[in-house]
Amino acid sequence: MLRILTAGESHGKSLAGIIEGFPSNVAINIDEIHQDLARRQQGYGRGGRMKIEQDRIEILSGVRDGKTLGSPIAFLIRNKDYENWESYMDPMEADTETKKVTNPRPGHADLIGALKYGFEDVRNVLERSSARETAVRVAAGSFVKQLLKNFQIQSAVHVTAIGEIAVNEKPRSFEEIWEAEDSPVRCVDPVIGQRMMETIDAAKKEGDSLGGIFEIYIQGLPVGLGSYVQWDRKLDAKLAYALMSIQAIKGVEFGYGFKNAQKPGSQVHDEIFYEKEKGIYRVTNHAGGIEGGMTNGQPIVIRCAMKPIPTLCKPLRTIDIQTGEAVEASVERSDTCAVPAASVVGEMAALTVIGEEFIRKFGGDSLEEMRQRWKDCKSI
Ligand SMILES: Cc1cc2nc3c(=O)[nH]c(=O)nc-3n(C[C@H](O)[C@H](O)[C@H](O)COP(=O)(O)O)c2cc1C
Ligand SMILES: C=C(O[C@@H]1CC(C(=O)O)=C[C@@H](OP(=O)(O)O)[C@H]1O)C(=O)O
Repeated sequence: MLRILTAGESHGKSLAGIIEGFPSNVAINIDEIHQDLARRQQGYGRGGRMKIEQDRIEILSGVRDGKTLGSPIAFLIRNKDYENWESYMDPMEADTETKKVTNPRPGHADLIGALKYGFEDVRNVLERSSARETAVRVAAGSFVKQLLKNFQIQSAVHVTAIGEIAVNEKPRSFEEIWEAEDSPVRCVDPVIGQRMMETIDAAKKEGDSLGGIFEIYIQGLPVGLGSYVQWDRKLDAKLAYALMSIQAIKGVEFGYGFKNAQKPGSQVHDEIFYEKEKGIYRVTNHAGGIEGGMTNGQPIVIRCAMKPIPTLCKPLRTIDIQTGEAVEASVERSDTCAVPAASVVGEMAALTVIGEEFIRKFGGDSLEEMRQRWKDCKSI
């Protein structure tokens, strides 16, 4: 079983990750991991922190001469900002008074985290609840992406809405979505993309923040990843879990999920056809590539809704947790909109689940073993 653990505070010394259950003999290109880390850092609407960080991975174990060993892969991503925070974040000797936060931000983990873990200082919560942690998930996902490349699996992601500015929902080709890589908001339509940037600028000027929607495509999948036989083996359920665990993601749908709910079955279900040369095929993909909790061979299409960033420069009303008096929420330096960045996290989180299911189906010891079983499966 593939498992990923993350550790690290946002302004602490370093983030850390462990990938357990990764097969042996997979060639790892560290530049590709750095590219994915950079993709996550980019995106219009990010705040000052991204000018400080330039995420790089330092592999500590589980890889030798560029190939995985099958043993746990451990790695670090250092926080450059630690230099500015060392005196407040040192694990053994930190100034815990000067940067104390007692006015929790509505929508962040601040208030409930402080109540739950018994803190007087919300900083103890925000350091770990911060989406800084997603750098580790992207690095881990990038390892999995490189594993899946051996099986011709490809993924792409694009932003379909920022606030109220949205592109038309329609099936897109991979080539079209890859174009979004060059857009500062990861939007396939340059005109809408421009309007998305303008709405982010306007929100920033107002001291406000924005959310949005992104869409993930994964293609080249074999039939039968996931299973219908037990609730916790359903692939859509597992993907939703991974995606909902990303900070600020509040909705996940497969295919035309919510729109399908408003239509009769005759307009929703993807009819089944067969031709000798083509085999079994469909002409529509309203289901988004998953039926009965299993891949059906069509591309997986998932849309995720991200709520607006909780930190507002024009702060919302809150209370001081020490005195109970009405105050304004704390203003940490913040992103105005992080939907383009979150879309990359979503893509990598989804690939991690696909990798886990791939290993479950085709064996997880070595790449060669997986390849053989994958070929056998394909020839059925
Ligand atoms: C890539 C990314 C960047 C984020 N940047 C910020 C930020 O700068 N400021 C902020 O308040 N929240 C930011 N968030 C959202 C918070 O981390 C998130 O809302 C918070 O942890 C509470 O969790 P929840 O929204 O899942 O309930 C970001 C989320 C993501 C995915
Ligand atoms: C550091 C990252 O995102 C951070 C996520 C985040 C939050 O509250 O989630 C708050 C901000 O942190 P800071 O207070 O240091 O500016 C973001 O920059 C990152 O994505 O690498």
